[in-house]
Amino acid sequence: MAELTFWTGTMDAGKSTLALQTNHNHAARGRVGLIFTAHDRSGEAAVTSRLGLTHDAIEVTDDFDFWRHAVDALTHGARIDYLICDEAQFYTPEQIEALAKITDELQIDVFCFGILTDFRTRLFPGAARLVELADRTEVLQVEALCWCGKRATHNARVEDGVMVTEGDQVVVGDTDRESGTAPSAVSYEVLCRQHHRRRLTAARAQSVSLVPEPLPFG
Ligand SMILES: Nc1ncnc2c1ncn2[C@@H]1O[C@H](COP(=O)(O)OP(=O)(O)O)[C@@H](O)[C@H]1O
Ligand SMILES: Cc1cn([C@H]2C[C@H](O)[C@@H](COP(=O)(O)O)O2)c(=O)[nH]c1=O
Repeated sequence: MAELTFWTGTMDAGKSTLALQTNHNHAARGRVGLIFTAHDRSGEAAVTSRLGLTHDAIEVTDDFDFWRHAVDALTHGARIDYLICDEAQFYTPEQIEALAKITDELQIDVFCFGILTDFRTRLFPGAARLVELADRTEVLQVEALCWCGKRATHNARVEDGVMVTEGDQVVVGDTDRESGTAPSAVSYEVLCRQHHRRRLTAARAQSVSLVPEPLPFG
C-alpha cells in the first residue's frame, strides 16, 4: 500500500536534506520519482539543502494540478513510483488533497517535507491539511536548537534585527542572518517556545546580558 508521509520540523532541521536522501535511496533501487518544491530559498525550481546538495524540481504554483500532472504522465507511458514534495507548507489544501488521492488511487508513495507553523506560531494551511490527511506525520530526529540550548520548536521572523509577529504569512528567507543584504532583509531564527513567547532572539538576549547590572546602592 502506498503511503502519504509528512516529515516536519522547524526551519533548518534538515527537511530538504532528508527529501534529497529519500529520493537518492529510492532512485538507487531503480524506483522512479518526481520532485516538487514551492518558493525555494534559492529562487530556483530546485530542492536545496544547506549541506550543499541540490536537485532540480517542478515548481508548485497555486494553480498547479498534481492529479492532472500525474495522470497525464502515466497516460503518456511514464512510470511514477513516488513523489518528493518539499516546502509542502506552501501548497494549498486542495493540492494536499490531490496528493492523498494520488496515494490512494494511483498507489504512488508521496513524501512531503515542510514546516508546520509560521512566524506567528499559526499552522500553514497546507501543513494543517497534511496533518489531517497523512498516513504518518513524523518529526525530524535532528534537533535544531534555540540559542539557549533547548530544542527549537518555533520559527521567528526577524526584520531589521527585531523579531516581528505581524506580516504576510509567506516571506521567503533564510536562517542565516548574513544572507540578508538589504537593511530591511527578513531572516528567520529558530527558538524554543519560551523564547519565542518572550521575543527573545539570540541578538536580543546578548544585548540584554551586556546591559551593566545596576550598582547596589542608590
Ligand atoms: N556546515 C555544516 N556542517 C554540518 N551540518 C550542517 C552544516 N550546515 C548545515 N548543516 C545541517 O543541515 C541542516 C539544515 O538542512 P536543510 O535540509 O537545509 O534544512 P531545512 O530544509 O529543514 O530547512 C542543519 O540543521 C544542520 O544539521
Ligand atoms: C516561519 C516562516 C517561514 N517562511 C519561509 C522561509 C523559508 O523560505 C521557508 C522555510 O524553508 P526551510 O527549508 O524550512 O528553511 O518558509 C515563511 O514564508 N513564513 C513563515 O512564517
